[in-house]
Amino acid sequence: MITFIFDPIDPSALQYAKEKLDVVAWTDKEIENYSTAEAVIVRTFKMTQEVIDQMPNLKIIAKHGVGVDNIDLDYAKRKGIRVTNTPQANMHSVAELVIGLALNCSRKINLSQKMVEKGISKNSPVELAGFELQEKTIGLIGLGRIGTLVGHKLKAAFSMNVLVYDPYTSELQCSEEGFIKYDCLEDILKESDIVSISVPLTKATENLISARELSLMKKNAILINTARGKIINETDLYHALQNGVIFGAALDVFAEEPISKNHPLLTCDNFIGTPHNGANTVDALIRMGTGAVDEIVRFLKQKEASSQIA
Ligand SMILES: O=C(O)CC[C@@H](O)C(=O)O
Repeated sequence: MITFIFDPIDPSALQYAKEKLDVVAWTDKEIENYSTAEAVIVRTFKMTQEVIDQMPNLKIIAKHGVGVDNIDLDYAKRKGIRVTNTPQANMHSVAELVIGLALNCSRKINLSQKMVEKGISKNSPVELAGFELQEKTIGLIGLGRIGTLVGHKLKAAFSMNVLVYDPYTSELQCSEEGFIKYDCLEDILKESDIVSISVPLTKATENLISARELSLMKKNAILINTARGKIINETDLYHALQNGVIFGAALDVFAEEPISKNHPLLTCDNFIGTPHNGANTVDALIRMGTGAVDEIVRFLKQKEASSQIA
């Protein structure tokens, strides 16, 4: 199957792809002409209607990772093109980054480093006073695989109370995890010391957190987003951080990526930014890359089996 890989993937996953499929990789000059593609593997490459229309033989779009917001799903469906992703491949990596960001923000580690680099005159400066996570409350916006792992890891490590806002999860599901379901976003925002977002970007989640929601959070709370940038209104977040509406925020994702070095959020001492790095571990990269290839191989086998029956 002629498979175009538009974004760089892990070298061992590329090798694996070449063993199983007929690959045109991002470094090949043939990548410019999509017309022969029967399958594609994408990370951030945008599979718009226009791009799909340039691939008359396309049968499957395999997403390297989880979020499929760079793919026109409705159009792919209309054209009968299968869309797959690798939902388990990066869940631990992203969940671990959430915890890293929570600790970094609550203990002002980045700011500490900056102060040390500038030279400090005394230990334990008052500006670097943070807070403990122990027995605090985490509010999970979204209880998919990543949210669930974040909840379990924080509960196990710091005995945190775990609250969940997720209209698609039942009270029973939450209590089976040892978490508490909240029906109302406002209430979870009011009660959490850390709010972590792990939902896909959809029409319903775009701008989910704007000025009003930020104003409901505790003054000493932290907001973390490792999902998709457009879920948070960045201008409102900037004002909230500048005016001490919340303690701090850590974003791995931005409305426009990569984030510009002139982005106003970067002027806030209580802000931490990472460049869409949640899945960027050796472990997850191999799993996402080989997982995307496996989805195409599985699709091929299904097609072969159904043509034999017919
Ligand atoms: O790095 C990747 O390819 C995955 C990125 C991540 O946002 C995802 O959608 O799973």
